[in-house]
Amino acid sequence: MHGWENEFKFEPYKRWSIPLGSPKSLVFAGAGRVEVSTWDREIIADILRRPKDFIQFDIANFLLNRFGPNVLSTDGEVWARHRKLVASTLNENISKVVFDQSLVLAGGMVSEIFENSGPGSDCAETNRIFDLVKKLAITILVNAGMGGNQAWKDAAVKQVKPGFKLTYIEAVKAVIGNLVAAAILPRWFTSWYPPFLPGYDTMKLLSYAVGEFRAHTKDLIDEEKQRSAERGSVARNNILSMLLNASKEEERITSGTGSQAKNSLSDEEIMGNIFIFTSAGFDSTANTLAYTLVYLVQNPQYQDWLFEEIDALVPSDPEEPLEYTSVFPKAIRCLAVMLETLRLHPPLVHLGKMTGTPQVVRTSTSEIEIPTGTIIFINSVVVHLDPGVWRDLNRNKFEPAPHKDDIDGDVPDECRFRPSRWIINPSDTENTQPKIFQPPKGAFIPWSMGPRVCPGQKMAQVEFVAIFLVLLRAHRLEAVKMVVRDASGNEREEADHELHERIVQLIKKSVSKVTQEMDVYNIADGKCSRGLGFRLVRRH
Ligand code: HEM
Repeated sequence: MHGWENEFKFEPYKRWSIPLGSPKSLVFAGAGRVEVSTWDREIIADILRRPKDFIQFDIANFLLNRFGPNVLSTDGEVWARHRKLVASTLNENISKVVFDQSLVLAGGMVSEIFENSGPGSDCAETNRIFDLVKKLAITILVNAGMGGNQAWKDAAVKQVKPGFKLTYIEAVKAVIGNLVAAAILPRWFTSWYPPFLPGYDTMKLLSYAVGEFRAHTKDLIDEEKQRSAERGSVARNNILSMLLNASKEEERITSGTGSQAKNSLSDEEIMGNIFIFTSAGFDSTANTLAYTLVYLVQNPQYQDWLFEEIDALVPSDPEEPLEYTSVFPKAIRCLAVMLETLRLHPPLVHLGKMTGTPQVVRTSTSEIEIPTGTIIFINSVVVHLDPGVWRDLNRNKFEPAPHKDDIDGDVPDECRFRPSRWIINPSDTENTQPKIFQPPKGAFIPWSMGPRVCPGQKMAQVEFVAIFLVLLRAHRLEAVKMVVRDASGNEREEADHELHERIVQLIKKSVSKVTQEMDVYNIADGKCSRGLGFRLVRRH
């Protein structure tokens, strides 16, 4: 069952592997192939530092091959060629662009939320915060990745290029939202799908989206090549431009040496990587933002904790710009909130790897031999809840007291949202800044680790911090209570404990699609019977 890691957590290990003397690894022997699920830190660290011995196995990675070979779906020397070029583009120039774009676009999103609440209003409500955050994440990626210049408002107005049915963003969203169907169904099938069968609208959308994503990306590549020819070899500050430039540079160097080895990327490979940037970066970041919003309304004491940091960091004049280089490195509480969300909700609930030849691996107790063709699922959910690492970590006098209505008294500390566990405060006598806690190897893997660690890690952090700087600089976040019927049929407002329980259930019912997510998107009804209504209250 895909995504069982989130639903059952430690249970399968307790039931099946502990009695056999293997507390952290579970072996499934099925029809001809052996699968292992593990949360042993030693095994995790050993496997992830050896990508040649443990190659990619994740069905999603292969699905992500649809638009061309790319850094996520390849292995060995081909992967090394992709990785060198891809990693070089996700640099500090891009981080600055992402920071600036995130500030501007998040500002646009807040203005839209306030638009319907009347001039000078002190608070505004929306049932669509999670859809708005998805739009925010994809627009930031397209602007920083493809050199687009979509303003928040422009993005709201549909600007379809002549000859197309969908904008680039719509095509990307449709493909990622229906990844399996997009990857395996041929074009003729989606194009000729009969209108009287269920799922017709999705098939129709996909029939346009797959072809148009390819055509849009090809246009973007051609336009960027044209610009580059006009400018000489100076790359613009976006991922596509830097990737094309880096690839061209590799080609030039190789041709000078007379070597036959190919170090550059073909147009198809560039297209494959552009799709990976967009798909790997979009869903994971958008869902991390969504979980954080929910945890912050459930734990308002951590909003106060963030206000202390943000008020000290950002200029009191809202017109004064925020500088990436001076603000981001100091926003460590904001970063701690992101790390805590990713600890509790890693977008990938497992990392799938496979042995191509027999391998010996180190475990926490000994060494074991793993036969060829074994699939190993590294359980990110469970290793992030290891009480030996996380329970009561970095408790100190600077952390906020639990909320006065805390009704989760029996929930163990490692299962709670407590971002302050990530901060090591200097002792009273030391004159140093607080630091982010560095977990032991293999204990915290939302971005994987080792040579194949996510190259977009810093970019996601920068985007996250900038968005929360904008949201919390001037607002407090609250969940909107629903109207419910009591036993005698009278309508009343939800009580605090009912709202709390509703949020607990919303988080608990997360499912693992491309990445882990809550059922909070595409809220159509005005009452918000699904998802969660949000209120932004001005602080000043
Ligand atoms: C919160 C946000 C993110 C999380 C949690 C995340 C997580 C991950 C993980 C776990 C992997 C390894 C997958 C595997 O080995 O199967 C990965 C790989 C990758 N990620 Fe991210 N990612 C995030 C954001 C981004 C962003 C913003 C980008 C780029 C724009 C990006 C680009 C990539 C690429 C290109 C790879 C493949 C690297 C390789 O195989 O060498 N990611 N990511």
